Amino acid sequence: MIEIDKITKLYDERAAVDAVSMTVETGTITAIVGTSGSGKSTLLRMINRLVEPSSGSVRINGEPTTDLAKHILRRRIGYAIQGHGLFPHHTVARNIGAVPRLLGWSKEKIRNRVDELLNLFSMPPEEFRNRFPAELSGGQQQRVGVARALASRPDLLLMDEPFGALDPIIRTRAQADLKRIQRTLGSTILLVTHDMEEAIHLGDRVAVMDAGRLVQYATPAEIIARPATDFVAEMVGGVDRPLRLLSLFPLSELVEEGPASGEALPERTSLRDALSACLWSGRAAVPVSRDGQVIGRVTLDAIRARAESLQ
Ligand SMILES: Nc1ncnc2c1ncn2[C@@H]1O[C@H](COP(=O)(O)OP(=O)(O)OP(=O)(O)O)[C@@H](O)[C@H]1O
Repeated sequence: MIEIDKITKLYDERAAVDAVSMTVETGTITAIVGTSGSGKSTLLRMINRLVEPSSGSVRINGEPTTDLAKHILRRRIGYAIQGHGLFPHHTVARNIGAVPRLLGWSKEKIRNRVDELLNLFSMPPEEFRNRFPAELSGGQQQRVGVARALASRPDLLLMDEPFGALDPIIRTRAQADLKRIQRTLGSTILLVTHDMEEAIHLGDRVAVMDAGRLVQYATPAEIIARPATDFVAEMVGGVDRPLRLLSLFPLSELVEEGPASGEALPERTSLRDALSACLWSGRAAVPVSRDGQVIGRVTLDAIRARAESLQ
């Protein structure tokens, strides 16, 4: 659990972050969202002390972050940034293994960990282990950046606009990967984004920042249904509210018997992603699977009816 208590950062007497308090549960994703200059990155960087707070405190599993030397703290906290920050002259394996090497892990343990992570990110180790960053696509570089941040199984992973540089199609895929991997590893993630869509899609909880203050900290459903301020309402927008709401429900809610062709979607897929899949592939229904077995289908009509009922 991460406990942030009245943390403040002043620059020339102006508060970039103003007395923010929040508690983050272990094994969850928290998305910090806000417009440019609202203090998101500063808040994130005060957690691993890349920025020293002017006042307030952070405790990770009960331990104040000031009890540890900064370099020890940072080895325990993964940090991934936009543009990945890979070492260009090191191979993928060496990049991912950087922190475990610092921690003195054995060669074999590092190699196993690198391969495990590459597999998790759908990058076959034998194909990618020895490549250099320049020999990867933008999306692959980004995945290696995230794999590197996860390599030592940190208590906490901080991500600053990790998908900001990706084009929208790859981005959706990257978000889905991150969510799957986070669930698999049980990691605790705090992620900064300026995109409310991404925050709602990824966050178990969403923290909305405005001018240095935390204006709402709640589940995506609450943020959408009951925005705390006009600013939050504006960020959520009203235009495709049903679509946003669809992203909150899994396919399992609408499964029925009947035929459907094409690739099956796991029952935990959101109705929104299923809607995209139907429209993208021109199907009127998609098969739904649980543990790899098809358990039924969900029709486009059923998803549309649900969207209408949410208006
Ligand atoms: N080192 C610094 N010195 C002075 N002011 C700073 C410094 N770092 C940040 N600020 C100011 O603090 C405020 C918050 O900055 P921060 O980078 O945390 O915002 P952000 O929400 O992450 O914005 P963006 O999405 O544009 O990165 C801004 O007004 C910024 O100009």
